[in-house]
Amino acid sequence: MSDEVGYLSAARYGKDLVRVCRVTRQGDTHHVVEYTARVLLEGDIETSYTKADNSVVVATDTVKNTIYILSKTSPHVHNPPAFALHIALHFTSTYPHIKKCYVDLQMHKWSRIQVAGKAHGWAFERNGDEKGVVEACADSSAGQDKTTAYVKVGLKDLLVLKTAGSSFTNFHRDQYTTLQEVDDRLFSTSVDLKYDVQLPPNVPLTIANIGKVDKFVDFQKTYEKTRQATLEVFATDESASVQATMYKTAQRVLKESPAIKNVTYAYPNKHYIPVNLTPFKLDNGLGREGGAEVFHPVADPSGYITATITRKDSRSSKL
Ligand SMILES: O=c1[nH]c(=O)c2[nH]c(=O)[nH]c2[nH]1
Repeated sequence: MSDEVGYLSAARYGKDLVRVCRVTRQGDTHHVVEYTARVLLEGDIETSYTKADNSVVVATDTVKNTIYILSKTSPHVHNPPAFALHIALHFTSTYPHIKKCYVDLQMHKWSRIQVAGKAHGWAFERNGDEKGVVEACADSSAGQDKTTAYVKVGLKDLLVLKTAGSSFTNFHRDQYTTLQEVDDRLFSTSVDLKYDVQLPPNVPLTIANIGKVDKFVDFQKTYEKTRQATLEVFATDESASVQATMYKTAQRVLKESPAIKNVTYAYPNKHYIPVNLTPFKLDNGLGREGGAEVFHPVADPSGYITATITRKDSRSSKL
Protein backbone atom coordinates (compact mmCIF):
# COMPACT_ATOMS: atom_id res chain seq x y z
CA MET A 1 0.00 0.00 0.00
CA SER A 2 1.25 3.45 -0.88
CA ASP A 3 1.46 5.91 1.96
CA GLU A 4 1.01 8.83 -0.45
CA VAL A 5 -1.65 11.26 0.68
CA GLY A 6 -1.58 13.50 -2.39
CA TYR A 7 -1.77 12.96 -6.13
CA LEU A 8 -0.28 14.92 -9.01
CA SER A 9 -3.12 17.15 -10.16
CA ALA A 10 -1.06 19.48 -12.37
CA ALA A 11 2.47 19.43 -13.75
CA ARG A 12 4.32 21.65 -16.19
CA TYR A 13 8.04 22.27 -16.53
CA GLY A 14 10.59 23.86 -18.85
CA LYS A 15 13.11 26.67 -19.05
CA ASP A 16 12.52 30.26 -17.96
CA LEU A 17 14.49 33.45 -18.57
CA VAL A 18 16.25 32.21 -21.68
CA ARG A 19 17.78 35.30 -23.21
CA VAL A 20 18.64 35.33 -26.86
CA CYS A 21 19.55 38.01 -29.36
CA ARG A 22 19.34 37.23 -33.09
CA VAL A 23 21.02 39.33 -35.77
CA THR A 24 20.21 39.01 -39.46
CA ARG A 25 22.47 40.84 -41.92
CA GLN A 26 21.32 42.02 -45.34
CA GLY A 27 24.39 43.84 -46.61
CA ASP A 28 24.78 46.97 -44.51
CA THR A 29 21.26 46.73 -43.12
CA HIS A 30 21.10 44.53 -40.06
CA HIS A 31 18.02 43.41 -38.15
CA VAL A 32 18.12 42.59 -34.48
CA VAL A 33 15.60 41.04 -32.16
CA GLU A 34 16.12 40.26 -28.47
CA TYR A 35 13.92 37.92 -26.49
CA THR A 36 13.53 36.66 -22.97
CA ALA A 37 11.73 33.34 -23.34
CA ARG A 38 9.92 30.89 -21.10
CA VAL A 39 8.98 27.53 -22.61
CA LEU A 40 7.01 25.04 -20.52
CA LEU A 41 5.90 21.51 -21.41
CA GLU A 42 2.96 19.34 -20.40
CA GLY A 43 2.03 15.79 -21.32
CA ASP A 44 2.72 12.24 -20.23
CA ILE A 45 5.33 13.32 -17.74
CA GLU A 46 3.60 12.16 -14.58
CA THR A 47 6.06 9.32 -13.82
CA SER A 48 8.95 11.78 -13.67
CA TYR A 49 7.30 13.21 -10.56
CA THR A 50 5.74 10.09 -9.10
CA LYS A 51 8.27 7.34 -9.98
CA ALA A 52 11.53 9.28 -10.47
CA ASP A 53 11.36 8.18 -14.12
CA ASN A 54 13.51 10.63 -16.06
CA SER A 55 13.04 8.79 -19.36
CA VAL A 56 10.01 11.00 -20.07
CA VAL A 57 11.90 14.21 -19.32
CA VAL A 58 13.00 16.35 -22.24
CA ALA A 59 15.65 18.12 -20.17
CA THR A 60 15.14 21.81 -19.54
CA ASP A 61 18.67 22.19 -20.90
CA THR A 62 17.42 20.70 -24.18
CA VAL A 63 14.53 23.18 -24.13
CA LYS A 64 17.06 26.00 -23.81
CA ASN A 65 19.21 24.62 -26.64
CA THR A 66 16.14 24.34 -28.85
CA ILE A 67 15.35 28.02 -28.34
CA TYR A 68 18.86 28.90 -29.53
CA ILE A 69 18.67 26.46 -32.46
CA LEU A 70 15.29 27.80 -33.63
CA SER A 71 16.60 31.36 -33.21
CA LYS A 72 19.15 30.41 -35.87
CA THR A 73 16.96 28.28 -38.15
CA SER A 74 13.39 29.61 -37.92
CA PRO A 75 12.27 31.81 -40.82
CA HIS A 76 9.92 33.46 -38.30
CA VAL A 77 12.49 34.60 -35.74
CA HIS A 78 11.87 38.31 -36.50
CA ASN A 79 8.07 37.91 -36.21
CA PRO A 80 7.47 37.25 -32.48
CA PRO A 81 3.98 35.66 -32.58
CA ALA A 82 4.93 33.42 -35.51
CA PHE A 83 8.20 32.53 -33.78
CA ALA A 84 6.39 31.65 -30.54
CA LEU A 85 4.01 29.44 -32.51
CA HIS A 86 6.99 27.77 -34.20
CA ILE A 87 8.60 26.95 -30.84
CA ALA A 88 5.31 25.60 -29.46
CA LEU A 89 4.60 23.43 -32.51
CA HIS A 90 8.20 22.20 -32.52
CA PHE A 91 7.80 20.60 -29.11
CA THR A 92 4.34 19.11 -29.66
CA SER A 93 5.32 17.69 -33.06
CA THR A 94 8.79 16.41 -32.10
CA TYR A 95 7.88 14.55 -28.89
CA PRO A 96 4.73 12.40 -29.09
CA HIS A 97 4.38 12.35 -25.29
CA ILE A 98 4.55 16.15 -25.00
CA LYS A 99 0.97 17.27 -25.53
CA LYS A 100 1.14 20.96 -24.74
CA CYS A 101 3.81 23.59 -25.04
CA TYR A 102 3.41 27.05 -23.54
CA VAL A 103 5.68 29.77 -24.91
CA ASP A 104 6.05 33.22 -23.37
CA LEU A 105 8.23 35.75 -25.15
CA GLN A 106 9.20 39.21 -24.09
CA MET A 107 10.72 41.36 -26.83
CA HIS A 108 13.16 44.05 -25.83
CA LYS A 109 13.06 47.03 -28.16
CA TRP A 110 16.04 47.97 -30.27
CA SER A 111 15.41 50.93 -32.62
CA ARG A 112 17.82 52.26 -35.19
CA ILE A 113 19.95 55.22 -34.15
CA GLN A 114 19.31 58.26 -36.33
CA VAL A 115 22.55 59.63 -37.73
CA ALA A 116 22.21 62.99 -39.54
CA GLY A 117 18.49 62.30 -39.89
CA LYS A 118 19.01 58.82 -41.37
CA ALA A 119 18.36 55.46 -39.72
CA HIS A 120 21.66 53.71 -39.18
CA GLY A 121 22.09 50.23 -40.66
CA TRP A 122 23.60 48.45 -37.69
CA ALA A 123 23.54 50.76 -34.63
CA PHE A 124 20.58 50.61 -32.27
CA GLU A 125 19.24 52.27 -29.13
CA ARG A 126 16.97 50.91 -26.42
CA ASN A 127 14.14 53.43 -26.17
CA GLY A 128 12.29 53.09 -22.94
CA ASP A 129 11.10 50.15 -20.89
CA GLU A 130 8.41 49.10 -23.37
CA LYS A 131 8.40 45.40 -24.18
CA GLY A 132 6.40 43.38 -26.65
CA VAL A 133 4.83 40.23 -25.22
CA VAL A 134 3.58 37.03 -26.81
CA GLU A 135 1.92 34.01 -25.25
CA ALA A 136 1.42 30.98 -27.47
CA CYS A 137 0.31 27.44 -26.73
CA ALA A 138 0.12 24.40 -28.98
CA ASP A 139 -2.02 21.45 -27.88
CA SER A 140 -1.79 18.06 -29.56
CA SER A 141 -3.80 16.16 -26.91
CA ALA A 142 -6.45 15.20 -29.46
CA GLY A 143 -3.80 13.93 -31.92
CA GLN A 144 -1.02 15.59 -33.92
CA ASP A 145 -3.31 16.15 -36.91
CA LYS A 146 -5.86 17.87 -34.66
CA THR A 147 -3.38 20.23 -33.04
CA THR A 148 -4.95 23.42 -31.72
CA ALA A 149 -3.22 26.59 -30.60
CA TYR A 150 -3.78 30.02 -29.23
CA VAL A 151 -1.69 33.13 -29.66
CA LYS A 152 -1.96 36.24 -27.51
CA VAL A 153 0.01 39.34 -28.37
CA GLY A 154 0.56 42.62 -26.60
CA LEU A 155 2.92 45.01 -24.95
CA LYS A 156 3.74 46.26 -21.48
CA ASP A 157 5.60 49.01 -19.64
CA LEU A 158 4.80 51.69 -22.25
CA LEU A 159 4.70 54.86 -20.12
CA VAL A 160 2.41 57.66 -21.27
CA LEU A 161 1.40 61.02 -19.81
CA LYS A 162 -1.06 63.73 -20.87
CA THR A 163 -1.29 67.18 -19.31
CA ALA A 164 -4.81 68.10 -20.46
CA GLY A 165 -7.99 66.38 -21.59
CA SER A 166 -8.56 64.33 -18.44
CA SER A 167 -11.15 64.84 -15.73
CA PHE A 168 -12.70 62.78 -12.94
CA THR A 169 -16.03 63.98 -11.59
CA ASN A 170 -19.42 62.66 -10.42
CA PHE A 171 -17.93 59.59 -8.77
CA HIS A 172 -19.73 57.91 -5.89
CA ARG A 173 -19.43 59.84 -2.63
CA ASP A 174 -19.99 58.66 0.92
CA GLN A 175 -18.52 59.01 4.41
CA TYR A 176 -15.29 57.35 3.25
CA THR A 177 -14.66 59.78 0.38
CA THR A 178 -12.12 62.60 0.52
CA LEU A 179 -11.17 62.86 -3.19
CA GLN A 180 -12.09 66.18 -4.79
CA GLU A 181 -13.66 66.32 -8.23
CA VAL A 182 -11.27 67.55 -10.91
CA ASP A 183 -12.12 68.72 -14.40
CA ASP A 184 -8.47 68.96 -15.35
CA ARG A 185 -5.75 66.61 -14.17
CA LEU A 186 -2.63 64.85 -15.35
CA PHE A 187 -3.24 61.35 -16.66
CA SER A 188 -0.34 58.95 -16.71
CA THR A 189 -0.23 55.21 -17.05
CA SER A 190 1.95 52.32 -18.02
CA VAL A 191 0.13 50.62 -20.88
CA ASP A 192 -0.28 46.89 -20.50
CA LEU A 193 -2.37 45.25 -23.21
CA LYS A 194 -2.85 41.79 -24.60
CA TYR A 195 -5.14 40.58 -27.35
CA ASP A 196 -6.28 37.14 -28.43
CA VAL A 197 -5.69 36.45 -32.09
CA GLN A 198 -8.19 34.58 -34.25
CA LEU A 199 -6.18 31.90 -36.06
CA PRO A 200 -7.46 30.76 -39.47
CA PRO A 201 -10.10 28.06 -38.89
CA ASN A 202 -9.23 25.91 -41.89
CA VAL A 203 -5.45 25.83 -41.80
CA PRO A 204 -3.98 22.77 -40.02
CA LEU A 205 -1.57 23.96 -37.37
CA THR A 206 1.79 22.69 -38.54
CA ILE A 207 5.18 24.34 -38.70
CA ALA A 208 4.92 24.37 -42.50
CA ASN A 209 1.66 26.37 -42.27
CA ILE A 210 2.92 29.18 -40.01
CA GLY A 211 3.40 31.42 -43.06
CA LYS A 212 -0.28 30.90 -43.98
CA VAL A 213 -1.34 31.69 -40.42
CA ASP A 214 0.65 34.91 -40.54
CA LYS A 215 -0.82 35.83 -43.91
CA PHE A 216 -4.32 35.43 -42.47
CA VAL A 217 -3.70 37.38 -39.25
CA ASP A 218 -0.88 39.73 -40.34
CA PHE A 219 0.73 39.70 -36.91
CA GLN A 220 2.99 42.70 -37.53
CA LYS A 221 0.31 45.01 -38.94
CA THR A 222 -2.17 44.03 -36.24
CA TYR A 223 0.41 44.82 -33.56
CA GLU A 224 1.38 48.19 -35.03
CA LYS A 225 -2.25 49.26 -35.53
CA THR A 226 -3.16 48.29 -31.96
CA ARG A 227 -0.19 50.12 -30.46
CA GLN A 228 -0.92 53.24 -32.54
CA ALA A 229 -4.67 53.18 -31.75
CA THR A 230 -3.90 52.87 -28.04
CA LEU A 231 -1.58 55.87 -28.11
CA GLU A 232 -3.90 57.98 -30.29
CA VAL A 233 -7.00 57.41 -28.17
CA PHE A 234 -5.00 58.11 -25.03
CA ALA A 235 -3.82 61.41 -26.52
CA THR A 236 -7.07 62.60 -28.07
CA ASP A 237 -9.85 61.34 -25.82
CA GLU A 238 -11.49 63.89 -23.52
CA SER A 239 -11.09 61.39 -20.72
CA ALA A 240 -13.90 61.15 -18.15
CA SER A 241 -11.99 58.36 -16.38
CA VAL A 242 -9.36 55.74 -17.02
CA GLN A 243 -12.20 53.22 -17.36
CA ALA A 244 -14.03 55.18 -20.08
CA THR A 245 -10.85 55.88 -22.07
CA MET A 246 -9.83 52.23 -21.88
CA TYR A 247 -13.21 51.10 -23.20
CA LYS A 248 -13.07 53.56 -26.13
CA THR A 249 -9.55 52.40 -26.96
CA ALA A 250 -10.64 48.79 -27.09
CA GLN A 251 -13.60 49.61 -29.35
CA ARG A 252 -11.25 51.19 -31.86
CA VAL A 253 -8.79 48.29 -31.65
CA LEU A 254 -11.54 45.73 -32.34
CA LYS A 255 -12.89 47.85 -35.21
CA GLU A 256 -9.52 48.20 -36.87
CA SER A 257 -8.27 44.63 -36.58
CA PRO A 258 -10.73 41.87 -37.45
CA ALA A 259 -8.23 39.21 -36.37
CA ILE A 260 -8.49 40.36 -32.74
CA LYS A 261 -11.07 38.38 -30.74
CA ASN A 262 -10.72 40.29 -27.50
CA VAL A 263 -8.35 42.72 -25.87
CA THR A 264 -7.39 43.07 -22.23
CA TYR A 265 -6.00 46.31 -20.86
CA ALA A 266 -4.46 47.03 -17.48
CA TYR A 267 -3.80 50.68 -16.69
CA PRO A 268 -2.24 51.66 -13.40
CA ASN A 269 -3.41 55.21 -12.70
CA LYS A 270 -0.11 56.89 -11.89
CA HIS A 271 -1.25 59.79 -9.78
CA TYR A 272 0.31 63.23 -10.06
CA ILE A 273 -0.72 65.40 -7.12
CA PRO A 274 -0.62 69.19 -7.51
CA VAL A 275 1.63 70.72 -4.86
CA ASN A 276 0.12 73.42 -2.63
CA LEU A 277 2.48 76.40 -3.01
CA THR A 278 0.27 78.96 -1.25
CA PRO A 279 2.39 78.82 1.99
CA PHE A 280 5.18 80.20 -0.20
CA LYS A 281 2.93 82.86 -1.72
CA LEU A 282 3.19 81.16 -5.11
CA ASP A 283 0.18 80.51 -7.30
CA ASN A 284 0.34 76.89 -8.53
CA GLY A 285 -2.82 77.37 -10.54
CA LEU A 286 -4.86 75.12 -8.25
CA GLY A 287 -8.43 75.09 -9.48
CA ARG A 288 -7.61 77.58 -12.24
CA GLU A 289 -8.42 77.01 -15.93
CA GLY A 290 -5.34 75.39 -17.47
CA GLY A 291 -4.42 73.76 -14.20
CA ALA A 292 -1.49 73.39 -11.88
CA GLU A 293 2.13 73.46 -12.95
CA VAL A 294 4.03 71.72 -10.15
CA PHE A 295 3.04 68.14 -9.29
CA HIS A 296 4.27 65.44 -7.00
CA PRO A 297 4.43 62.14 -8.98
CA VAL A 298 3.25 59.45 -6.58
CA ALA A 299 4.88 56.03 -6.96
CA ASP A 300 2.33 54.26 -4.80
CA PRO A 301 -0.41 53.55 -4.23
CA SER A 302 -1.72 53.71 -7.78
CA GLY A 303 -5.17 53.03 -9.13
CA TYR A 304 -5.31 49.84 -11.15
CA ILE A 305 -7.96 49.66 -13.84
CA THR A 306 -8.43 46.57 -16.01
CA ALA A 307 -10.93 45.36 -18.57
CA THR A 308 -11.38 42.77 -21.27
CA ILE A 309 -13.46 43.83 -24.25
CA THR A 310 -14.61 40.96 -26.46
CA ARG A 311 -15.88 41.13 -30.02
CA LYS A 312 -19.68 40.75 -29.93
CA ASP A 313 -20.10 38.84 -33.13
CA SER A 314 -17.16 37.30 -34.91
CA ARG A 315 -19.32 37.05 -38.04
CA SER A 316 -19.17 40.82 -38.36
CA SER A 317 -15.41 40.58 -38.94
CA LYS A 318 -13.74 39.42 -42.14
CA LEU A 319 -13.53 35.99 -40.54
O1 LIG B 1 -10.05 57.53 -13.78
C1 LIG B 1 -10.17 57.23 -12.58
N1 LIG B 1 -10.86 56.12 -12.23
C2 LIG B 1 -11.05 55.74 -10.93
O2 LIG B 1 -11.68 54.69 -10.65
C3 LIG B 1 -10.48 56.57 -9.94
N2 LIG B 1 -10.46 56.51 -8.58
C4 LIG B 1 -9.76 57.57 -8.13
O3 LIG B 1 -9.51 57.81 -6.92
N3 LIG B 1 -9.33 58.33 -9.18
C5 LIG B 1 -9.77 57.73 -10.32
N4 LIG B 1 -9.64 58.04 -11.63
